[in-house]
Amino acid sequence: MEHLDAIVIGMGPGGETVAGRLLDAGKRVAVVERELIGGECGYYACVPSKTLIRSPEARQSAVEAAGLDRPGLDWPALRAHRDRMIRHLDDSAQVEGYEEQGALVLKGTARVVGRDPWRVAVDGDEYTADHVVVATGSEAVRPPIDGLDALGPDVVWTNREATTLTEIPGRALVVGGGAVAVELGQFLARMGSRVTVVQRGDRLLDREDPRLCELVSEQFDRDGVTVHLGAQVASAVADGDGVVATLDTGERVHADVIVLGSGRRPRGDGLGLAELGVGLDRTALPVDDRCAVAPGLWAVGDVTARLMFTHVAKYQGRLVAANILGGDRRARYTGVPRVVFTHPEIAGVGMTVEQARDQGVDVVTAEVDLAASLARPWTHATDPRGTLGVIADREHGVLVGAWAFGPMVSEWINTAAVAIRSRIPVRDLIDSTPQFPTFNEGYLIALERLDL
Ligand SMILES: Cc1cc2nc3c(=O)[nH]c(=O)nc-3n(C[C@H](O)[C@H](O)[C@H](O)COP(=O)(O)OP(=O)(O)OC[C@H]3O[C@@H](n4cnc5c(N)ncnc54)[C@H](O)[C@@H]3O)c2cc1C
Ligand SMILES: NC(=O)c1ccc[n+]([C@@H]2O[C@H](COP(=O)([O-])OP(=O)(O)OC[C@H]3O[C@@H](n4cnc5c(N)ncnc54)[C@H](O)[C@@H]3O)[C@@H](O)[C@H]2O)c1
Repeated sequence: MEHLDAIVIGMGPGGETVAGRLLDAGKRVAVVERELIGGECGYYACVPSKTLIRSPEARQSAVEAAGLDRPGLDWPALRAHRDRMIRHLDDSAQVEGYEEQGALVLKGTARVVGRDPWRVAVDGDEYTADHVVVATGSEAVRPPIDGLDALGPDVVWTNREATTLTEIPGRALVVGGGAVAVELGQFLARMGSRVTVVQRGDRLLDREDPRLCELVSEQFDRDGVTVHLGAQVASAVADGDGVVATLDTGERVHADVIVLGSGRRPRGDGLGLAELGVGLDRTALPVDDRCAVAPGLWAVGDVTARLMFTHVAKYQGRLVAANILGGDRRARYTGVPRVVFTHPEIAGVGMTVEQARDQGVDVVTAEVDLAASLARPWTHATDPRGTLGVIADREHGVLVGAWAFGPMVSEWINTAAVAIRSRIPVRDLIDSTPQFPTFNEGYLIALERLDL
C-alpha cells in the first residue's frame, strides 16, 4: 500500500489550490477526482455561466453606448465558445499536467476507510497518507416539489443542465432567488426565454441589503422577468414536451424547463468519515479556523459550508497548503465579496445594515446615485444607472459593509473589501486618489457623505 504525504479528494478550485502548492513544495501527493479535474466551477458553474452571460451583456452594453446599434447574437457561436471554455467536458490535459508535476492521479470515487494513519480507498485500491484534504464541493438541492422526481433532466435542470444547455428554452420556470436563479434567470430572459422566477423568500437575493434587492427587482422588471415572491412551487407534472407547475398560491405556470436555483448541499457525507468518528454538521465538514477537521484531516471549499464561492475555496486551499507545510494560518471571512454577475452587476461585501445593528455596531450609512455624481457612468452609457451604498461603524470610523449595483461592479467592489477587511480608517480612504473617470470615485463621495 503506497504511503503519501497528502491525498486530496475532489479537484475543484479548492482541491486544485492545495494540490498545486503541495506539489510545488516537492510533496508526494495523490489527487482523486471522480468526474473532471476542475470541478463544478470549471465545467458546470462559474466558468460556463460567466461565459454565457457575457454576450447578452455585451449586446445590451452596445445598445446603451452612444452611436451603436444592437449587435446580432449568434447562439451557436456562443455555445461553441462555452464548449471550448468547458474543454468539451474533457480533462485529459489536466490529468497529464498533474502527472507531469509528479502527482499520482486517481480518477475514481474516494472513501476514507481508516485513520491513524488516514487510509483512503479508490475503486478497490488503498493508500495511506499523513494528510487527507477533503474538497468534494456541493450539489444542487432538489426542493420538495410533488412530481419533480418523475420528470427527467431534459425538463428539470440543475446548474449542470442549465450551464451546458444546447437550445434556449421558450419558457423557463426558475425556482429560487439567490445568485444561481438571478444570473440564470436574467441570462435566459435576455436570450429570449419567457422567464418566471418563484422565490420562497420575500425578496430576490434575500441575504443582501434590502436596497440592493429593490434594484435587482427593478432590473428584472426591465428585463421582462415575472417574479413571484414569498411563493413556492407545490407540484409539477409533464405537459406535452414541457411541464405545468402549480404554485402554493394556486397559480399555474407552463414552462419548457424548470431550473433549480434553490441552494446547494455540501458533499461531506458518503465519504465514510462518520463511520470513523468524524462528526458532520449535517452534510458539511466542520472546520476550525485552520480548516482542520481532525489531526491530519482538512477540508476546503463548499464542503465546509462557509461561503460557497470559488475565491473562498481557493483562499482556504492556500491556507491548508501552508498549514500542511508547517505554517499556522488562520481563516478570516471578513470582507469576502459576493458578486452576482447580472447586467448591471451586483455585489455586497461585509455586513448588511441589519447584521451590523445585530452586532451592536453604531451604524451610519450613505448612498450614492452614481449617475448623479460621477462622470464615468456618462462616458460609459447614454442613460446610465448605478448605486453604491456604504455602511460604517461610527465609533471606530471604519467601513463594515458596502453594496453596489452598476457596470463592472465585480472589478471595483474589492476596494471596499480591502477597506473592510483591513479596517482602513474612513479618513484615510477619503485621502486616497481614485483615478478619473472611474466608478471607484463613487467611494469618495459616499464616504464624504457619512455622518461620522
Ligand atoms: C451556476 C453557478 C455559478 C457559480 N458562479 C460562481 C462565480 O461566478 N464565482 C464564484 O466565486 N463562485 C461561483 N459559484 C460557486 C462555485 O462554483 C463553488 O463555490 C466552487 O465550485 C467550490 O469549489 P470546490 O473546490 O469546493 O468544489 P467543486 O467545484 O464542487 O469541486 C468538487 C469536486 O470534488 C469531486 N468529488 C466529490 N466527491 C468526490 C469523491 N468522493 N471522490 C472523488 N472526487 C469527488 C467532484 O466531482 C468535483 O469535481 C457558482 C455556483 C453555481 C452553481
Ligand atoms: N456569482 C457567484 O459568485 C455565484 C453564482 C452562483 C452561485 N453562487 C454560490 O452558489 C451557492 C448556491 O446558490 P443558490 O442561488 O442556488 O443558493 P442560495 O442559497 O444562495 O439561494 C437560494 C434561494 O432560493 C430560495 N429557495 C430555497 N428553497 C426554495 C423553494 N423550495 N422554492 C423557492 N425558493 C426557494 C431561498 O429563499 C434563497 O433565496 C451560493 O452560496 C452562491 O453564493 C455564487
